[in-house]
Amino acid sequence: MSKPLTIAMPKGRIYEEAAELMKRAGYELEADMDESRKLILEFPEQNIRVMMAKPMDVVTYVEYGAADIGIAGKDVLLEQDRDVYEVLDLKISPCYVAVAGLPDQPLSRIAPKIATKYPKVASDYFREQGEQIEIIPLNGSIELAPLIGLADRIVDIVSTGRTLKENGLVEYEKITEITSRLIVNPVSYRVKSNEIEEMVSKLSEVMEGER
Ligand SMILES: Nc1ncnc2c1ncn2[C@@H]1O[C@H](COP(=O)(O)OP(=O)(O)OP(=O)(O)O)[C@@H](O)[C@H]1O
Ligand SMILES: O=P(O)(O)OC[C@H]1O[C@H](OP(=O)(O)OP(=O)(O)O)[C@H](O)[C@@H]1O
Repeated sequence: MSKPLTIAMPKGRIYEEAAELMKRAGYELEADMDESRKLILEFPEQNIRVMMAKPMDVVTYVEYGAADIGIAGKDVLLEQDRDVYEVLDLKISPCYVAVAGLPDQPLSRIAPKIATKYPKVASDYFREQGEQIEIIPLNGSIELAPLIGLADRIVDIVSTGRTLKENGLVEYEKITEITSRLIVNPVSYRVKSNEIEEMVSKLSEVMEGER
């Protein structure tokens, strides 16, 4: 049998939706994430190996060829700009990246401070707007920054809008819509083209059927 197709799956909030979509496409890759701490899962009957990775690291595994394919949020792809092929919009885990802050606070001062987990996305956006800014990099709870005066604005993911609302923040601009994407290592795309094209076409069929 040929070497297994290795998939980097994102742990965390995308996982269940991604595993469910894969299942509908005929790939039973589900792990009991509440129980299991295993990071590599083998599915020999399907000739597939699954690696459980942090969502932000999926692209790294795929770029270096440690995984043939992976599932990553478009936010991660925009931020990291890596050498991987983005072959399919899976349309799962929808959210968007937005600029937010305290209400009624115009961006008046020179080089306002922007707190974010997405320094590149934020810099690219404000450069396009012709605004000079200072990035304050943070890893989470970004909404804290304007509340305690660390930043004038945040650039972060919005999904339901609950986090902004419960912290008295408002959205100023939407930067870009986000969904999860299927990404492929460029060498694997040539070497394992049959398996990968089959997976892409099965996933596309499932998604077509749901429209
Ligand atoms: N409300 C949301 N907040 C953050 N990410 C979301 C949201 N809704 C959908 N997503 C998608 O889920 C991905 C992040 O998933 P998750 O929150 O599990 O990862 P993470 O933030 O990197 O994890 P951690 O919180 O462990 O650092 C994002 O890359 C984005 O594409
Ligand atoms: O619009 P909502 O549905 O409220 O979702 C948006 C929030 O969810 C994410 O945070 P996460 O839960 O990943 O925690 P974190 O702040 O620690 O990254 C994101 O960074 C926002 O804070």
